[in-house]
Amino acid sequence: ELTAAALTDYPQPPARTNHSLQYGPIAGLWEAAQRGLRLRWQRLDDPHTGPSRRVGCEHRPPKPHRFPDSRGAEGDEQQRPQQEQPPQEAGSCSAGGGGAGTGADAGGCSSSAAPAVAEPRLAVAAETAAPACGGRCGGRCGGADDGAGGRGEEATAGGSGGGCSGGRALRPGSGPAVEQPSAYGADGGGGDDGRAPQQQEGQQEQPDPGPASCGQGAGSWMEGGLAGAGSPARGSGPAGRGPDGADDGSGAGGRGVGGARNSGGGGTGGGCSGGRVPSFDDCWSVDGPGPPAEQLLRKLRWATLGPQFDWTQRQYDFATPYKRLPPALESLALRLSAVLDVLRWPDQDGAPVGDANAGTDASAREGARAEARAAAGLAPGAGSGRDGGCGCYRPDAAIVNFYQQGDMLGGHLDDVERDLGQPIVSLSLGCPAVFLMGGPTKAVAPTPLLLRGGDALVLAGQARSCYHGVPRILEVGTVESAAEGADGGAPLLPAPLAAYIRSARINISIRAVR
Ligand SMILES: O=C(O)CCC(=O)C(=O)O
Ligand SMILES: [Fe+2]
Repeated sequence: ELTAAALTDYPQPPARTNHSLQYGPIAGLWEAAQRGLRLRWQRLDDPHTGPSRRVGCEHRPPKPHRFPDSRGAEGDEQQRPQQEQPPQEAGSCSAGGGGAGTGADAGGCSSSAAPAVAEPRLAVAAETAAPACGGRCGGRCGGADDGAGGRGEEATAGGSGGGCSGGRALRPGSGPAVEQPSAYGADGGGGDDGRAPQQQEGQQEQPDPGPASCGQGAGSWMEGGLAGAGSPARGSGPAGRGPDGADDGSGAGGRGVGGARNSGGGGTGGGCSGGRVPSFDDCWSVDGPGPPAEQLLRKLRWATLGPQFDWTQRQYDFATPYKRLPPALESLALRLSAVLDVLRWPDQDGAPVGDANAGTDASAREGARAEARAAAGLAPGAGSGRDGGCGCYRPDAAIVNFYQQGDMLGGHLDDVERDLGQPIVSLSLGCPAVFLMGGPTKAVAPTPLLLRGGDALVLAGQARSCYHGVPRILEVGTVESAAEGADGGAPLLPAPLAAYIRSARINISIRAVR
């Protein structure tokens, strides 16, 4: 539910594999992939040439708005999974294409075909003015992104560092660019900070093709209601990604974080901007003009929950509205960090009361834990909600990484959060993975850990300043609990997602960024 929400409810940073950014909210991606459906819309802008030929509804400056519950934080940062991008089909502006918004008549979309008419109409945001398209866009027009240039999103690219060989890296590089030690990289190549996508050589990320004039801008959906209507359009940010440039971003036309989503969005309002999360049928059809869901699913690398990260400034964007981190994740992070904290809770003299790793005897360790819990005033097995002693831990953002076989996340530091003294609580779902825990520099040889579905890893204390990465996803039959249900019980996941996670891994890292 949470990962699906990341594709529908949250604003996303600009990056290659963030479908919400590229296409707007997408519901039911996994099911659509299984059913062989195609997206009903295409992008409005071209990631490389910029938001040219905006068609459909006229763009209106969005109204500044903040969600009452948002605490604004910054999004994720550098950590986005990077995916390779298969060339997209040459999209023809069929159907909706310009449709979006434009409808055929609305001009713009030369394309043809398209049954723009047949396109589903989305609910319209109430307050906005009537769209220029007269509502014919089916909710898909919306301001295109006007952000400044194209968007770096799919950049993949090779990243700066090149060097990566095989699989695809999950995220764009971000963190401080550092040489990539072979220990983290597949090939030891020189990727930047390890998050450079591992793309096949020569393979360039491909923008979603579709005629720029067709399709709808992500912004249209985003603005409408998802991320906050009318978020301040900042459209422009430069490049899509952070420092390491793995993305492509670079500068040039990329667009800032806010770009795609917001910018575009600007409130075109009316019948164009969504205003609500699209339904499954809004998103998919057997003959949609957009890319096949299966292709999108392959390209999915990351999504974010909570605030967004400005890859250009390399800082969290607190100005742009964003949806609050799901309370369930916030609560879980607090509890897990509390447990960790309890295990090291100091007694009145400041000495650790319990040490989970003390001794080799299981009963001794459990005794230490029990002692620690008692000292912290906790019920057996419970977390305290404490946060390491500072009383300030408040997780407010999360990055969701989607790993498929062959994907990897190079060695990197998560150093953009406001207070590195706050832990990152990382949840692993699906296939097992090799996780490398290194040191403060890449010169320190990392220690491999096996993370299985259901595992929680807390990066706290010194570990917060240590390099880490995921060089390998393992395809092992250890995902029964998710795919088939525990103890032979009913499946915990819908069939399409269960099928996906049999060979994939999802990681949700919860952070305190504000
Ligand atoms: O996938 C993982 O286990 C690690 C993810 C990570 O390091 C990150 O998102 O920063
Ligand atoms: Fe990380």
